[in-house]
Formats: sequence, structure tokens, C-alpha cells
Amino acid sequence: MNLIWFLLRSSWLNVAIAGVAGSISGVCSAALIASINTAIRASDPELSQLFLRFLGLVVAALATNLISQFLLSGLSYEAVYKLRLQLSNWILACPLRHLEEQGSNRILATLTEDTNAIADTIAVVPFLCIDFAIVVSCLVYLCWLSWSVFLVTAGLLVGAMICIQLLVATAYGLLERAREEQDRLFKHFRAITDGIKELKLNVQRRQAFVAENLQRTAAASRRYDTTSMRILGVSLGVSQLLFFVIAGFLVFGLPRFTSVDVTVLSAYILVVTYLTDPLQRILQILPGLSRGSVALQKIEKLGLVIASRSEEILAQPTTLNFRKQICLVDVCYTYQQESGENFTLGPINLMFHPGELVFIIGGNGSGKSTLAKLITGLYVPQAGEILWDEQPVTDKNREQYRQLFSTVFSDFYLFEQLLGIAPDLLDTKAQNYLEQFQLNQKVKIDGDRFSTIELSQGQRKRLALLTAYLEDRPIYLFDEWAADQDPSFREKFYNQLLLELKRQGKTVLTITHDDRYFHLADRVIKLDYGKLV
Ligand SMILES: Nc1ncnc2c1ncn2[C@@H]1O[C@H](COP(=O)(O)OP(=O)(O)OP(=O)(O)O)[C@@H](O)[C@H]1O
Repeated sequence: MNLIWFLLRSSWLNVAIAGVAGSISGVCSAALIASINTAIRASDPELSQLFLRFLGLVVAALATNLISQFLLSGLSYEAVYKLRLQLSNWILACPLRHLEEQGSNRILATLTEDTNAIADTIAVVPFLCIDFAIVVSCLVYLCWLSWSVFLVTAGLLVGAMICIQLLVATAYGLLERAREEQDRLFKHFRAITDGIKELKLNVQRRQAFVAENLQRTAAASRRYDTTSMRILGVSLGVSQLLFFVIAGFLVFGLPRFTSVDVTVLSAYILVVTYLTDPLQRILQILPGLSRGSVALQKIEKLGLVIASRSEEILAQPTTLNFRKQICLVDVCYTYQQESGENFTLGPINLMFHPGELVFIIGGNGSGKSTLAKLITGLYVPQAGEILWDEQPVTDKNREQYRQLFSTVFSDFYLFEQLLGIAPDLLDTKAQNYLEQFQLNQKVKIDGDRFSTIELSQGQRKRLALLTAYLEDRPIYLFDEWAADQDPSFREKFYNQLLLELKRQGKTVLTITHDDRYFHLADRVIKLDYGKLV
């Protein structure tokens, strides 16, 4: 049902018009059956008038059917289009930690599998509406013919439908489990693409990965899918049998209990036979609706909607001020892990001023990157607060606060395009930086696009640095930037680039292990297992 609500929310007026047109189409179809039934028993003079009525009904049924399908098809794809954009916006507005907890494989599965499942399902909704209208109208006609026979027929129909729906519900549960397995499968697919080198270089690892992870999950997904499809097949078979059972009961059974007019009986057989197709289609489409509903539920379970509303999102970039200091006051952050092994950073008390060069050092796993995510506003402190020029950073201004920073994290992402950067900067400054970072032989800037990003890791980091320079924010944060650089460029980074940024009045925070250059910093902050030392 939530799928129908989802459609209704997209444009209730179009749904209403399509619903009315579909209902008229269904009523006309039932009226066509009724007029065929009357024509069989009619005398010659009545036939010409009945024929005209028949023609009129054919035209009306066709026209309203087309209107309904046309409107609903447009609407379905509009709804999917909106859903795709909305989902992406929700993800973009979600706090980073929430997305990390959900895992990229689940998010990817939602963006691809779930939206496709919804698109496929929604495409059949128009047919469902029309078939539903036909069934209801035919039932009304049957009731008008003879309510006592109708009660018996309807009783049989309802009983059979309940059986079928029980089967469909079982299949629905299995489909849900198949979808859970697909999340896991996505994780393994990522392991294949991201870990291809490690898998190629070690046959035992590859075989174990395929046998224990990939094959097992794929097999479980196949098992659930196959069983659910088999159950749906059984439900289809039962539904086909249903019509013979009803027709058989009307012809052989009912006359034994009560006297039934032969014309009523033949009309009933005609209508029940006619109903076979739309009813079967409905029963076939319903499982599809289940698939779409499972997909919608998956999207809801990700909690993107609620999480994305937790902080205010800027509609337009605003001017950035950083005049006095950024203060971390008793800031704490704990990773809650299912294994129970929690890591806590803090309480941290720190202050950063404009024009300061600060090095953040510490052993592996001491919390440097976590601190960087807290300072840049990507993580929200669980205790304590951050003050920006004496104003607390809250859900209302966190997005604005984040715009103070240009960063190159150790797991940075390099966009092929220089997005959101003024074209005049691209023509002048970008070219200079390419030369300064010794990349001009390798990379060109065509419009707002790098000619290539197929580069060594060190070169890609230089391009990321170029992007950060073009952003020209008051605070720069580099997470082990120099780790992949050759000695001469590393020297240049510490002795020239960082000092130049400082001279320009930028605050530069650098996570580093290069103790040869610690003397250059105004301050060195050391972390040891989440505490400042
Ligand atoms: N996404 C995460 N989920 C759960 N725990 C995490 C996550 N990221 C880090 N941790 C935990 O936080 C601790 C600190 O990690 P962090 O990445 O901040 O350390 P680091 O000092 O930057 O390490 P390195 O020098 O190796 O980059 C780790 O020991 C780990 O237990």
C-alpha cells in the first residue's frame, strides 16, 4: 500500500483523474458484457439499437482506458524521477557518520536496486487500476443480475483470494530476505572491484572469497528468490483453477440447491470467464507491488529522511568569516561498535587562530582523522561544543561552518571536473598551480575538466591540493598529504607551500608523521589513544 501512497503523494490530482477514467473504462467494459448478454436474447428490432450502444461503449472504454494509462504512466515515471533526485539529496544532506554506519554497499544497493524495483513496479500500476475497475464493475453487474447467486460466487471468490493472498504474503517475506542478501552481495561486489589486485595475487584467498562469501550469499539470494517465485507460481495456478471451480459450481452445483434462471446462469458464466484475465493480471501484479514495497521499506529503513533533516542545509553559498578563533571545548566522540570495542576521542580542548600552522601527530589509531572530522564539522561532537568566533556551532550553522575548510583527507575523492569554481579562476590560477605542482606536462584543464585523472597516487594528491587551493577557504586541513610525495616535493610542501598559506593568513592544520619538519609548526598537537598529550 505504501507504494500507492508514494504515487498519490507525487500528484494526487492526476491520480484522481486517472482513477476516474480507469473506473469509467472498467464500468464500460462491464456494460459491454451486459449488452452482449442482452443481445444474445434480444429480438431483431432491438438489435440495431443495442449495436449502437455497443459501439458507443467500445469507444468510451477505449478512450478512458487510454486516458488513464497515459496519465498514470507519465505519473509513475515522474515519481521515480523525483525519488531518484530526492534520494540523492537526502544522502547529500545526511550526517557523515550516519552514512558510514549504514555502509556504502547498502546505500549503493538502494540507489540502484531499490529505485529500479520501484520503477518496474510503478510501471504496472496503470494496468492494475484499470483491471481493478473492471473487476469491481463486473461484480456490481453480477449483483444486479441476481444477488443470491452473487453472494455464493462472491463467497467462493473471497475464500480463494484469501488463500492466494496467504501464499503471496509468504512469498513477500522471502523476497524481503532475498533483498537483505542483495545488500551483502553488493559488499562482495565491492570487494571484487576494490580488492581485485589482492584477489588476483593469492589463489587461496580468491577461492575462499568466492566459495565462502560470494557463492554463499549469491546462493542464499537465489534460494529465497526461487522459492518465492515458486510460491507465486502456485498462487497463479490456484487462481487459474479458481475460475473453473466457480464456473463448475455454477453449472453443476448451484442448480441442485436452488432454481436459477438459465439466462442469469449463462450471463454469470460469461462474466466469470471475462473476469479471468483481469483477475489473473491483478494477482500477477500484486507480487510485483510487494517487490516495490520491499524496496520502499528498505529506503525507509536507511533512515535517510530523518537523518537528512537533522541539520539545516544551505540553499546558497554564503560569505565566510573567520576572524578570531575556533575553540573545541571538552569535545568527545565515541565510535559505538557492535563488537563492543568502543574508541573514545576526548575530552579535547583546543583553539585555532587565523594564520596559524598546526601539526597534528600521533600513532596509528590515536584518533587524528577522527579529530579532523570533528574540527571540520563532518562529525558532530557527542559531548562538548565547538565555538566559531565565539558562536557555538549547532545544527543551524554547521553546514555554513563546514564551508570554512578546504581539505585533502587521506581517503580523498578526486572529481574529474572542477565543480563550483568560477571560470576566471580556472583560466588563470588553475594553470599557475598546475605548473607550481609540476603537473603541467601531464594534465591540462579543458574548460572545467582535468584532461585526465589516471595518474599516480602522488600526482592525484597534487591535483586534490590544486582543487583545495582554488577553493581558497580560510582554513586548510591536510591528512598525511605528503605521505605519497617524492622527497623534493615533500620538502617543497612543508618548506614552501605550507609557509606560503600561513603568510596569506590561512590557518593550516596538517596531520603528519614527518618529524623532520615538526620545527616549522607554530604548534604540534599530539594524540595518544584518543587523548591530547
Ligand atoms: N568508521 C569507523 N567506525 C568505527 N570505528 C572507527 C572508525 N574510524 C575509526 N575508528 C576507530 O577510531 C580509532 C581512531 O581512528 P582514526 O582514523 O581517527 O586514527 P588515526 O590516528 O587517524 O590513524 P592513522 O594514523 O592510522 O590514520 C581507530 O582505532 C578505530 O578503532
